[in-house]
Amino acid sequence: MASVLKLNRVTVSRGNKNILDTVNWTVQDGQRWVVLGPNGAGKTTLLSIAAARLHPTAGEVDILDEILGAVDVFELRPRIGISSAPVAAQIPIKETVLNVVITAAYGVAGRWNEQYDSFDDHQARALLDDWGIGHLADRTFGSLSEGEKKRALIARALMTDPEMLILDEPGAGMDIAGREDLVGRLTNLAVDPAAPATILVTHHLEEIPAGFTHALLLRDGKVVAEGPIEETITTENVSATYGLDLDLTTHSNGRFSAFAR
Ligand SMILES: Nc1ncnc2c1ncn2[C@@H]1O[C@H](COP(=O)(O)OP(=O)(O)OP(=O)(O)O)[C@@H](O)[C@H]1O
Repeated sequence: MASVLKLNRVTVSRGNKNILDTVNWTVQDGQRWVVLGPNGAGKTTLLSIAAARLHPTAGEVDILDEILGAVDVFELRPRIGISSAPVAAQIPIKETVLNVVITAAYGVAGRWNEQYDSFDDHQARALLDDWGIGHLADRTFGSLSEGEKKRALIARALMTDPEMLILDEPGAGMDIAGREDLVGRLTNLAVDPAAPATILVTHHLEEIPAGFTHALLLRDGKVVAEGPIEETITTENVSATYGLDLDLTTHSNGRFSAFAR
């Protein structure tokens, strides 16, 4: 199994604070990682590094066999699919849902004069269908519900057949039905052997889809625990990550929940 992401003693400093502190982390092809941690733990900073959007202050980052700092990031970024609030914010609200997805082929956020062929059109529509929003292809992005927007962004992230997929809080702002629908679709993605290596950040243990294989727990920029999910998401590790005495339940369907004791 080849590694798609390798962080070696990665530190990101801002002022006199290390917002990531000597982080070691390897993601292999075929793995599905969840990243958990309280507000301010450094999750978004870690994803920015993984997505080749940020260079570390110290340490080495290897993404898809390229070394960050020694590669043209504009060639590397199209190989990484990302769904996040900053990506959503770049999309013009009047853009159609089909265009939100298809424009990923050129790495642009709004349609202008690019030429798309029938393969691109077919691929974008198939992804919209996969994510349950094929019927919304002609609607404007701004008119979608939060849940529909999140699904459109994931379809966009998958448009270029990326080798690594990064999902930053895909369940944020969703009601229970929307969340469960999304988690079900992410489970299908997780168990699909053709799907890219996936990294998902969430604040909620309930949002971890069954089929995710590994977890990284972050607190104050440091890794509290990382490894296979069943060994890593434990009462002890999750309590230490959030600084709270938690009662964690692993459900028979492969999902998790936690409450304060
Ligand atoms: N440019 C910056 N300058 C100073 N501090 C920063 C900068 N960017 C991030 N930070 C700080 O680094 C810490 C980690 O931020 P980050 O956004 O990575 O955390 P997070 O785990 O994603 O948090 P949240 O769950 O609230 O989104 C925070 O304390 C944040 O205020």
